[in-house]
Amino acid sequence: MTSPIYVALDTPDLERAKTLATRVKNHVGGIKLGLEFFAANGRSGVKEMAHLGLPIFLDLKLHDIPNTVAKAVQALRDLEPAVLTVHAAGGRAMMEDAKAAAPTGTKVVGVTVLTSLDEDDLTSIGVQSDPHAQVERLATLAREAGLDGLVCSGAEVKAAKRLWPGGYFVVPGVRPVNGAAGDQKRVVTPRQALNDGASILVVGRPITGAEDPDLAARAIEATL
Ligand SMILES: O=C(O)c1cc(=O)[nH]c(=O)n1[C@@H]1O[C@H](COP(=O)(O)O)[C@@H](O)[C@H]1O
Repeated sequence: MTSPIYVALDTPDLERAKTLATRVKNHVGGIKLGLEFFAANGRSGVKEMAHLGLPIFLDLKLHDIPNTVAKAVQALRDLEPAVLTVHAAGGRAMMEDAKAAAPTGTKVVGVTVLTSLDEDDLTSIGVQSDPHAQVERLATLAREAGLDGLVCSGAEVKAAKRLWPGGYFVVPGVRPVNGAAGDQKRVVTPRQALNDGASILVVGRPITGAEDPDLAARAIEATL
């Protein structure tokens, strides 16, 4: 069975990203390249990583007016990522246009409430819902806009799946028992996230920050 783990290679260093991916590749289902990697290495860096043969999750969390996001997605088309993120808070038209601009094989998923935010953070930006209600609201909007799925914490994935049984659910911010949460606030274990309906798990520092990343990936896989 293919592992549901996408390892987040959050580094600006292309060689380090390649080394990490090569070390863990037998125990992950894909690699996630995000803003840190893309800002440093751009499209050519993504192409180099694609040579390793693992599916690529391009996590750029696009969030702008519909035309700008659609043009950015068009510019990424030839990279053919397996998964691409946009912010669901960008609204229905932005999500519709992003999906229309993406290659057919790419799952376009909407980031709902970042796993680094809690209810107080939402209040401070003027959102009067708690994270759970806000994820449910954005899940419905993303489904109606024709996206393939969404990104949420493991605390909300069960409720999101109830609203959207056919959705593709990406759960980051997972931590093994006793794992350091760091800047993540709505944390669950990988096993719990899968039980509750996650399609894939995004795991960064628990693997990349480990002394032996391969062993860490294997240990997490063994809990699934
Ligand atoms: O879209 C994401 O992948 C994402 C959404 C979210 O709400 N929270 C979140 O942590 N992420 C990403 O998931 C990864 C989590 O990394 P670790 O906290 O190191 O496991 C990072 O690459 C984040 O950019």
